[in-house]
Amino acid sequence: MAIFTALYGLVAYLFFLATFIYAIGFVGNLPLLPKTLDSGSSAPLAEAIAVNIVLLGVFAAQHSVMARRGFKRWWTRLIPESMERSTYVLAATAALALLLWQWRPIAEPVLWEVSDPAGRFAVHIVFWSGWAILLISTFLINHFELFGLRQVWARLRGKTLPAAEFRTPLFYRHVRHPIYLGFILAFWATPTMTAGHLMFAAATTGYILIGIWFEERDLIAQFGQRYEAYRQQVGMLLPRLNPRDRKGHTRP
Ligand SMILES: C[S@@+](CC[C@H](N)C(=O)[O-])C[C@H]1O[C@@H](n2cnc3c(N)ncnc32)[C@H](O)[C@@H]1O
Repeated sequence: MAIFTALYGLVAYLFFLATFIYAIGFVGNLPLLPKTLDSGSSAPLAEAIAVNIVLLGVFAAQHSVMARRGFKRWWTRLIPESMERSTYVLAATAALALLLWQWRPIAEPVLWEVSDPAGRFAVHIVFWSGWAILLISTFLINHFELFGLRQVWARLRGKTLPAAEFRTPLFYRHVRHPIYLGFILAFWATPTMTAGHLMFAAATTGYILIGIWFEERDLIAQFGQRYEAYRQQVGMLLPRLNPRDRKGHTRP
């Protein structure tokens, strides 16, 4: 059973990795990909809007339900705890893959177009910085635990994992949600903002903001006063210009 669990975790992780790498190219409209956010076969406007709303909704619903502590408590009565995170990763990746596969581009209107080469270069820097911040941040809080590998590896070795730790290294000293900040930078930093790209960026940003509210509720339940104090001192997505002390007073 432990070996099956390990294989399950590995397959879920590899599926995630491949889909995630494709997603970077998809959002960045990289050439050579068969389909991206703004390329591929188009559909009538009403159909494109309806299909895209359903795809974003499926993605949001999967995350909203499966990421919550209450769901995890119920779910781990049905499946072994060591497989819970890998199952989450598998379901989240399936929802993402469906979106990448079925997304309907909406090419017009174009809201902005950066044609100046220096401007395009700057936009690309922001785009790649977003992905870099995101990827580095996963390692800062624990990449392998976030994607379920640590859990199945511990099971294979017959070990019990200690409870998840609260961490605030590097980016986490300046913003509470660098992974989400990375997504937002990557989603908005495009030299050509089509209506379809805007739909994607606005919906995912809105969802991230709602997700943060729920995630922080769980983090407070998990880490209590430590997270409350962290929230007072550190900005959500942007660093605070006037950092506050533990009592919430602005530091001179
Ligand atoms: C997809 S990650 C996003 C983390 C964070 N919101 C961010 O944007 O960098 C979600 C997981 O990270 C965990 N998490 C969030 N902040 C954390 C921190 N400072 N230390 C440890 N785990 C954290 C949450 O409990 C959740 O399981």
